[in-house]
Amino acid sequence: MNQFPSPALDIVGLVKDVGPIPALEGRMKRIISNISLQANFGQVTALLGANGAGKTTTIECAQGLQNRTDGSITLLGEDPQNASATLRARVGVMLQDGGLPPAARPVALLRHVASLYSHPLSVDALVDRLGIGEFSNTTIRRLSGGQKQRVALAASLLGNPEVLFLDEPSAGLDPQSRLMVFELIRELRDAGKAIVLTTHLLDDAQRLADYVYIVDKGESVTQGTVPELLSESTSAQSHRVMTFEAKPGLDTAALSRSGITCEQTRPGSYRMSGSLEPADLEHFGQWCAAQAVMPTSVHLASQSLEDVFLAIAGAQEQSGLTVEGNKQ
Ligand SMILES: Nc1ncnc2c1ncn2[C@@H]1O[C@H](COP(=O)(O)OP(=O)(O)OP(=O)(O)O)[C@@H](O)[C@H]1O
Repeated sequence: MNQFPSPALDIVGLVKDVGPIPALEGRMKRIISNISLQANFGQVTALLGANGAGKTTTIECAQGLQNRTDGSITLLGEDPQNASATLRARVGVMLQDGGLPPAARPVALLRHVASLYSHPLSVDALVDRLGIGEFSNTTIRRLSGGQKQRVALAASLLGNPEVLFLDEPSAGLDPQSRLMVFELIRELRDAGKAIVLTTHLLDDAQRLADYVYIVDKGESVTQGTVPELLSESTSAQSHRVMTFEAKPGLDTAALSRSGITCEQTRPGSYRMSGSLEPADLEHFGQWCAAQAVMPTSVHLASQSLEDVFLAIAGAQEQSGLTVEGNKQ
């Protein structure tokens, strides 16, 4: 499909200064000090980090939307800072805020975007695939956040890009739309596209990414496949998460012990995490019996990327990250 050898995107030692900043007496501020990343065709590459870690800046530099201060970036064999129209046509971008004209109607907008490409994908097929037909006559400004996300994703795909940048693609999506979008992303990956995903949702990265780069405070911290990152983290190996659904407002204090926390993450959803042992499951059964609680679901998960991230970045960074069941 592509004429260039992998990687589709190669970022080496990215540095980005902004300013001058009045609060720094007119000095420049370094917001990216050393980020390197490679994204290959046929893979989902995730750039994962807390709010303010530098993900959007990195990706905007990669797209040529911001100029870098230092380092090198090669996108489909070109420097994106001097991107040609041909290069831009081969790259799809779905921005966090959608960037869609508020007065337009989704299908008419998509037909217009398709008309800008010489070989666009079928608008009807994308509308059908992303369930856009059900709100095709509503203006963009009246759409929900999740509906806008789906239109923005369709628009980014119309040119049949070889590289696709997705900034927080599941933001605002309901669980059903999220699965639909994830399935489409996997299909695009399997069709050989290079997909670069930025997210602060550890669960999204864990479900979708073939390769993950974790960034923190403008620097690359670690990288690897999800299994590699999990196997490298000793804390992750001993860490387990048990979630259960039951009636809201239960007093779960008795389920906590040293090394185990239990909290209600949203009404009726509970999350126990820590170094869970078989005895904790027995204790959980006894607690249910004593409280006359019959959970509607119980799920025991193995270690997650959350544990890896926390082990790397330190627990104080937790506030900027979001895990399943605790979305911001
Ligand atoms: N033009 C600018 N002037 C000053 N600071 C900036 C500028 N652009 C970005 N920053 C700061 O640089 C840091 C990185 O920003 P960036 O938007 O890249 O983070 P992010 O990882 O994408 O965060 P989020 O997940 O919240 O979108 C933040 O602390 C941000 O406030």
